Amino acid sequence: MRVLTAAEIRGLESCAVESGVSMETLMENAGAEVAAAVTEKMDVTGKKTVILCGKGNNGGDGFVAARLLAAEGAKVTVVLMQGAPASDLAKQAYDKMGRGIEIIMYRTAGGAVDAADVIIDAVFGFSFHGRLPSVMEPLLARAAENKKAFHISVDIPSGAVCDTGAVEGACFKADLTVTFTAMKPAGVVYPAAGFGGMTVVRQVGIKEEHLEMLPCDTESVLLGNICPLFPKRDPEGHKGTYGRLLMICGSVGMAGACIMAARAALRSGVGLLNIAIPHALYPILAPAVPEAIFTLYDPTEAPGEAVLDAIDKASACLVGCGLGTAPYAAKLVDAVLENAHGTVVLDADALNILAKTPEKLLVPQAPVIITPHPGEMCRLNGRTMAELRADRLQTARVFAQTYRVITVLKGAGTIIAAPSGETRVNTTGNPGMAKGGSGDVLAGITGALCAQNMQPFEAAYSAVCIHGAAGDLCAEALSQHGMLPTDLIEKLPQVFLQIEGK
Ligand SMILES: NC(=O)C1=CN([C@@H]2O[C@H](COP(=O)(O)OP(=O)(O)OC[C@H]3O[C@@H](n4cnc5c(N)ncnc54)[C@H](O)[C@@H]3O)[C@@H](O)[C@H]2O)[C@H](O)CC1
Ligand SMILES: [K+]
Repeated sequence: MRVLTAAEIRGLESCAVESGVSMETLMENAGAEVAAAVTEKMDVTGKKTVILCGKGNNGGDGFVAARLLAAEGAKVTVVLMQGAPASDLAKQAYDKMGRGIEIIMYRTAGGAVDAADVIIDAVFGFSFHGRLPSVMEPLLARAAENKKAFHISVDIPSGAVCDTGAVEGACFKADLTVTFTAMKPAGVVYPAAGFGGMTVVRQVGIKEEHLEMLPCDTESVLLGNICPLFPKRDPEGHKGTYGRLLMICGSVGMAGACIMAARAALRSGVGLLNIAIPHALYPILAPAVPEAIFTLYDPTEAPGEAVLDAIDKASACLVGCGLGTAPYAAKLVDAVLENAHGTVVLDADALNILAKTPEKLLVPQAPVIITPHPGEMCRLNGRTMAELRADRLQTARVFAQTYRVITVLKGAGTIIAAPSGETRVNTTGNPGMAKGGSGDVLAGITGALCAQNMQPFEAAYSAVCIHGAAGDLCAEALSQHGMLPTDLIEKLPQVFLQIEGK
């Protein structure tokens, strides 16, 4: 699904106005969609409906919803969170509310919020920036404490910033967000996405052709979106048809990371898997991954002929899972950056090794995908965690463009940014996946898709989506608490069954 910024939505609004659709109509339709979302959920007759309204047009949408819900028989209380409406449009909507709707100020609204059956958040929309004014915090906290109420946000949960998905202070916690015209970053990018509940996009009068004509480089990703990227396997195909992945992963003490990445790669369709490991790991790896072949190296020596030959022959290289950061590991990373022909996937310790010299990422002739978690991202770009959380989208984009690498910034709503500016936001997965080893599984899937010659950007976001889909199947079957990263690997066949359309 396409994801548009506030500026893009404003541009579309102007087009709509030029083509004869008035702003009043857009607001009327927006308010009507909010009211419809409530009436679809319940019979509103006599239901205590509290609508928190800001002074801008988001508040205006709230006034329209107030009028329409009152007409349906709801007992509506409008709470003015910033005093009287400020925009002409919101003023008009306010004046049209008429009698029969209680209007109170936020200071006296606690009791109404506690008793509400429905709480509608129309405080701030896409023009919000910074932090929610602290005077509003107590009322939002009371709204959250009223667990029996249906909480619904208009366009964006108030407290979240539209274009970054940042939440610096308090934020309204919604069960449902009705957003207008198109999905916005705050609907899919965390932390904001964690406040909006389910987000539905509703049309309010902007013409489809205007919407379609707008170029858009950001999309959210669901499993259904990636299925067309997986052609049927060739009936005459052989193991060579499906690529040769070289993994340089694992070290004494961290064999498990290598095993998980390897098994995930094998369960993702790769034809041949070659694992380069120190001699000492062979007795552990050989029985754990019987399908693989092995290139053994001596960690006390510089990368030798066998490793260089394996790099040369690989259609993709995955480096870093459990590799450690010893000097020999750094030399292996250099060898891959300097010699790889196929896509290079760098994870975990490969990224820790490169943290002091990220400019080395510019060395390879081949495309590079990096898969940092937020800590690794901060080590690579020298920024703080707070800066990262303030704009995860831009963090990934800037790094991708600066170092010409596909950047997979992991976490809830993983961001996948290409050097071209193309960006994807993943929508599969759940907190049950937040366990050591989950990243190794993702790295293995990514490496396998690259080795099979998928375009690197498509491989990167497909891998993230598949990984999350496997996580969702695990959570359903095993619970978020009980599921393990190794379970993700076992669920991959079920995800590929869906991709293959069975
Ligand atoms: N086509 C559409 O999508 C339509 C959307 N509509 C709704 O309009 C809002 C956007 O309205 P706008 O008046 O531009 O601003 P807001 O209501 O988001 O904000 C109001 C006001 O608050 C100020 N502000 C920003 N940050 C802060 C802060 N931290 N503290 C205090 N005040 C702040 C800001 O400057 C504004 O002046 C959109 O989301 C939709 O809900 C229309 O209905 C038309 C169709
Ligand atoms: K809102």
